[in-house]
Amino acid sequence: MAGIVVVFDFDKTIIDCDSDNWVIDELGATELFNQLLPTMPWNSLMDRMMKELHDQGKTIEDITEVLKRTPIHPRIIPAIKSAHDLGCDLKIVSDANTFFIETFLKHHGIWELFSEIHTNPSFVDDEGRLRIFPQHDFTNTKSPLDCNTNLCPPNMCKAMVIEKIQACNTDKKFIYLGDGIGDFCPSLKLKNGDYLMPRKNFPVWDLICKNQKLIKAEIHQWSDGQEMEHVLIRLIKAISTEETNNGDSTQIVSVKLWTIPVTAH
Ligand SMILES: Cc1ncc(C[n+]2csc(CCOP(=O)(O)O)c2C)c(N)n1
Ligand SMILES: [Mg+2]
Repeated sequence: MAGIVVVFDFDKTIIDCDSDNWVIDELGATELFNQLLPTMPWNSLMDRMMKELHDQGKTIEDITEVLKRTPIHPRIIPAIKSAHDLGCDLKIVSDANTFFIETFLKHHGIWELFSEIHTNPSFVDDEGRLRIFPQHDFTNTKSPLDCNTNLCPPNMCKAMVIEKIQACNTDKKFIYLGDGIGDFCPSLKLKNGDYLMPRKNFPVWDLICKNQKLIKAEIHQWSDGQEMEHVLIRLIKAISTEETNNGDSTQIVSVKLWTIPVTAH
């Protein structure tokens, strides 16, 4: 059993879009969303949009159908299944919400492969309306989460989530995959011996390129699902081989993959 925890971001990492925008756009509510965006926090707006859609007669089944056809690269699900088959403990840390993520994962038959999903809570109420809440509610206290970088949204600092996962998995190596600005803060928490897989040319990649000295983990970029699968599986196999060989007291040359260039282009 590999002592590896693989942490996936969801939007633009597992799926190939932002799930909030996908649902809003597909249900024809983009204009109202854009109108309200300057006036309220993101999670409150998503909750409000679910009310508007419910009032318009859009059902939870309509939302489910949209989520089932969320764009995803065809190699992502095989990559997740292989990582699980190789014995990794899979987790998701995302600023989407439980309903969107679970509906998507269950539709693709991969929900049970994840041991934990950390995201904004959501549920379907008695009237069939989807309610969405912030993981950290700052609306009453007016105090967003304390975050070292100030790059995280006020409702979620993924570094805090990663620290909790690390505390429960002290003897494991981590592989973290992400694309967004909110994935930079948790990247700083990864340790020597961990691996960071930023999506090339996405915001977290730019931040990592500019701040490589702050990153202790080994960095391996990826561009699309095919490359993600390739890099992830090679990394898992390399770590597992190293573990096995160390157990036999055999010295092996560590398998190094390509790293990202020092400067972003
Ligand atoms: C101030 C502010 N602006 C925007 C957002 C929303 N937001 C930003 S990135 C993203 C996708 C993250 O999903 P994942 O973590 O799975 O990539 C979402 C939903 C927010 N919460 N606060
Ligand atoms: Mg993302």
